[in-house]
Amino acid sequence: MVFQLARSFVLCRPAKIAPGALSRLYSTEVPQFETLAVSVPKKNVFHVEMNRPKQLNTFSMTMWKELNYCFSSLSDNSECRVIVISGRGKHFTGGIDFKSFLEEGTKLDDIEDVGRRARAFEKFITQCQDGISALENCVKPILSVVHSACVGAGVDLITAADMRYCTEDSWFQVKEVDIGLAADVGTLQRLPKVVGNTSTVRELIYTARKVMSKEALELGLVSRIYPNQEIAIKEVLEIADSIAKKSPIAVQNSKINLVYSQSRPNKDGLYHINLINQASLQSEDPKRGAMAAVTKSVPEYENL
Ligand SMILES: CCC/C=C/C=C/C(=O)SCCNC(=O)CCNC(=O)[C@H](O)C(C)(C)COP(=O)(O)OP(=O)(O)OC[C@H]1O[C@@H](n2cnc3c(N)ncnc32)[C@H](O)[C@@H]1OP(=O)(O)O
Repeated sequence: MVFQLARSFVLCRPAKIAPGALSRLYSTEVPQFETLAVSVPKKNVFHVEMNRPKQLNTFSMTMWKELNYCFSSLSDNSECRVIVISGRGKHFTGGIDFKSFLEEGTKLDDIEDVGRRARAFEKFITQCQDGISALENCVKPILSVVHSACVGAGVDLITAADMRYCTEDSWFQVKEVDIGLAADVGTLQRLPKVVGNTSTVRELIYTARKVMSKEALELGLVSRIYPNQEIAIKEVLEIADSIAKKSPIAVQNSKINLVYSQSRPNKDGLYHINLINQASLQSEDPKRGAMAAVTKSVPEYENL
């Protein structure tokens, strides 16, 4: 059954909101992002599609901002338990939109004073970083499905997601050095943690060479390869559906603690989950889960 997006968005409260976006997000009509298409293909499973197929889903300023609004609002939307992200059209994404990048740079270059110019660049970079970090900060698990090219900002995006899947024709490229940039929206921080082999990661970053799907699987960048996008999305929605049926308390607190623990000593992570579970162990969910295990029944959980 396909749930109308409107239903799910009525209650959503975006953490950060741009002028003009409020009416869209609180509207009872299906909200229209300019660069993203959001649907609800299964109960509690949201599908976010990058929707600039003619521009190869390249990242414009609007797209960076909308990624932030979208994932911040889904994080707060109790109907949403799991999110799948993919791209419409020929490629997953061609990375940053050169046109928008050059326009933004030219605008900022016009600021005369170096201190004020630097501050304006800081704001620009932060907006881009926030669009990617919104996936990591979203408390709902995010499953990314890559097809064909996943270039530059695309790698930043998928490494901020919880899981990565791809099609046979997929390829990945940390392309930033080729355009004279040190990657600054997450790849340098997240890719080494995802892949583990820092020698290979540094090779990919310094050479900008392409990684084909088979190598991506061997490196652990993706969990599984599917024959094509249709099958990939169908299968990944099934994985998402199985997560959506679990306790939202358990799943979301797991993500919160995994993210918290990824760059901290084990003792800090253990203390953090101890604090979380001091409250969560008293919730309904562990009781329902344990009771279902004893009675060999399937538990159902309230939204969170
Ligand atoms: C503070 C900033 C933080 C963010 C940093 C992010 C950095 C990055 O993302 S670095 C990576 C930037 N992207 C690239 O370098 C990709 C370059 N493009 C390609 O490699 C190929 O075009 C691609 C594999 C994406 C697609 O190949 P395909 O053969 O399918 O198509 P093409 O004929 O090459 O391209 C079709 C038209 O699209 C235009 N185009 C391609 N990429 C971009 C882009 N990133 N931005 C704007 N436009 C792009 C390309 O020029 C073609 O246009 P036209 O000739 O007018 O048809």
